[in-house]
Amino acid sequence: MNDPKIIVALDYANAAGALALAQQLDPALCRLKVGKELFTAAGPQLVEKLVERNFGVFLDLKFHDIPTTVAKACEAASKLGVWMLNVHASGGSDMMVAAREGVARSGHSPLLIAVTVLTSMNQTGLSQLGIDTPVEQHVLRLARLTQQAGLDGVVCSAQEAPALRQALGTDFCLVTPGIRPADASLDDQSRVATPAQALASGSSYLVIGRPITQAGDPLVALQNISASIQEI
Ligand SMILES: O=c1ccn([C@@H]2O[C@H](COP(=O)(O)O)[C@@H](O)[C@H]2O)c(=O)[nH]1
Repeated sequence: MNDPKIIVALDYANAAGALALAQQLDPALCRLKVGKELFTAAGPQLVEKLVERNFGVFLDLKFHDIPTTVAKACEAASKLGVWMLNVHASGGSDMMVAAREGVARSGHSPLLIAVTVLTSMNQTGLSQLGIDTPVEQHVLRLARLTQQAGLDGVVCSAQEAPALRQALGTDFCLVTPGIRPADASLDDQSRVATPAQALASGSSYLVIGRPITQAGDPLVALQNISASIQEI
């Protein structure tokens, strides 16, 4: 089965912008991510439209709340027919187990993953939260907790992917944002890798937003990135 590795982050302010890009893209070549900005502006209807157009949709709402609330949010999100959804691993084991149960109740079977440490954060940002362990160790700790709670994978940076792959096995899904082609601006990302480095490091899926959506020609940017990972 075709399993596109690139997830394009549709970080747009409204449905029109997102649909205009989706119109140019092929569901066989990429999946799409709907995050907090677009979902808040355009709602579940936009997600359903993208699903109807046969795109695999990653609903990136990063739920983080008490277990009952997260379970119900995950149940509702799963009913939209998305391919993947997520919670924050820092919500803890009970919250993640509840999320798993919420997905099961939906009658759908999207991948359920958990965010470890945001790719915008560095060691200083983590220390400001009172976490003085090295970033990679903290990511690994949260990823182990995620696996033990029965989730399918994590969001991490590609820099941690080799350690996670070794510790957690080949079936555990590693979804990596913070992807930047060699000449691209880092924007607010800290823990970054090129598309080729990310795949070679063991990433399952690459989340790519601004290097595509803010390119002069987003389709050409996506095609160039796809070509750069063909041989890996
Ligand atoms: O740790 C995380 C978790 C989620 N994201 C999301 O991925 C995209 C990245 O967009 P770029 O424009 O390629 O930086 C964005 O939607 C984030 O919300 C992340 O970057 N890091």
